[in-house]
Amino acid sequence: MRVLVAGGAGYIGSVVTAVLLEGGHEVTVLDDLSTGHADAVPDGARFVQARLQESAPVLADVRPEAVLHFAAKSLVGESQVKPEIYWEHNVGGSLALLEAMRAVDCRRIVFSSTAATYGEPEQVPIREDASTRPTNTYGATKLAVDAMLTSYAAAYDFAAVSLRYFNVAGAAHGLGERHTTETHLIPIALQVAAGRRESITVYGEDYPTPDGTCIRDYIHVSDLADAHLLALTAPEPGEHRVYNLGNGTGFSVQQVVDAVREVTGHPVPVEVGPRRAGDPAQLVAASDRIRADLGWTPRHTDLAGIVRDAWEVAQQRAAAQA
Ligand SMILES: NC(=O)c1ccc[n+]([C@@H]2O[C@H](COP(=O)([O-])OP(=O)(O)OC[C@H]3O[C@@H](n4cnc5c(N)ncnc54)[C@H](O)[C@@H]3O)[C@@H](O)[C@H]2O)c1
Ligand SMILES: O=c1ccn([C@@H]2O[C@H](COP(=O)(O)OP(=O)(O)O[C@H]3O[C@H](CO)[C@H](O)[C@H](O)[C@H]3O)[C@@H](O)[C@H]2O)c(=O)[nH]1
Repeated sequence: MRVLVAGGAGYIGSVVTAVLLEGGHEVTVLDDLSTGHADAVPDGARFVQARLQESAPVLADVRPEAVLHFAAKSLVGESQVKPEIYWEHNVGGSLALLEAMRAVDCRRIVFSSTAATYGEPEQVPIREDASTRPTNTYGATKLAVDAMLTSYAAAYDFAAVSLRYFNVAGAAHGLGERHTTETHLIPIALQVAAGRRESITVYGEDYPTPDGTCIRDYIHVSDLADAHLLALTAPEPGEHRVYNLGNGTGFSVQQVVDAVREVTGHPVPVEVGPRRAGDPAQLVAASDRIRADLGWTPRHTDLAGIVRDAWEVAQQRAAAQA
């Protein structure tokens, strides 16, 4: 299939691009490099540096049969203080992309949605029919794009899938998390283990969880890539499907830090800080719907394995830079 990957120079998009190429697909990556890296675009993919907002000429040239849409701003804290960036890139950019697709009669899309669309959960594990009350602008913009896809499917026969990722982690194809502003737990803990940060601050240990720290559902980026390939061809024209993607098991911040110590063999000094605003105590996915509909099964559910893959790729990159 001829596929356009928007955001393919970022962490998740670059891994999925590598998997698409491996599967024999023809891939063009569109990315403005605002948080991505040109050298993360796998060999074999064509790369066009462009913003979503100016994607029309790129689609007119590429004429893709399907679009995988990862391009977004995704820092929750930033979204609270600079919301205009989130509405412009995530919502304005996505609208421009959908219009560019319509102009070339491309109606198949898989979109990176998020657990943040649900907000504070009423029930854990979280199912797709749970209420969606995002507690931050980032989640609100992603939910707006989900709604956009529902209406494009109804009005214009788009075949769309929103994949609501929980906490994506791990590495594959030599590609791992590489955010200039890193806020995610596992890469920060690995930077401490590597001696690149002195300590990690655990945001709160007074949550109503067994060890007092927050529980999250860490999904390996390779399992996420599998889901994208399945989702690419699943919906019929006129259908917008929404699937949660998590491995269904929660791990606490403390368990993650312990896994990082065990895998790396290095100390990880911890400081306990206050809770981070907007962090729910527990986010765990019920992913039964995608398992039942598409036969998706996560293969990398072991926390130590997820941490090990991320550590190995981070070490390789550090060695290459030295
Ligand atoms: N990492 C996670 O745990 C997680 C969880 C839920 C959802 N998501 C979503 O998955 C997607 C990928 O996340 P990631 O962690 O790989 O982030 P990332 O920042 O590494 O990748 C996003 C890419 O999009 C590009 N981009 C941003 N705005 C753009 C624009 N207007 N036009 C063109 N390119 C643009 C960036 O340069 C970057 O390469 C995002 O949509 C994110 O919201 C991520
Ligand atoms: O230095 C840190 C970083 C994180 N944490 C904790 O570790 C857990 C995981 O935090 P991350 O920042 O790694 O991930 P989030 O759960 O906040 O965010 C993820 O889930 C969100 C939905 O709520 C969005 O989808 C977002 O894109 C995705 O990365 C949280 O309890 C957080 O408080 C720390 O204690 N210290």
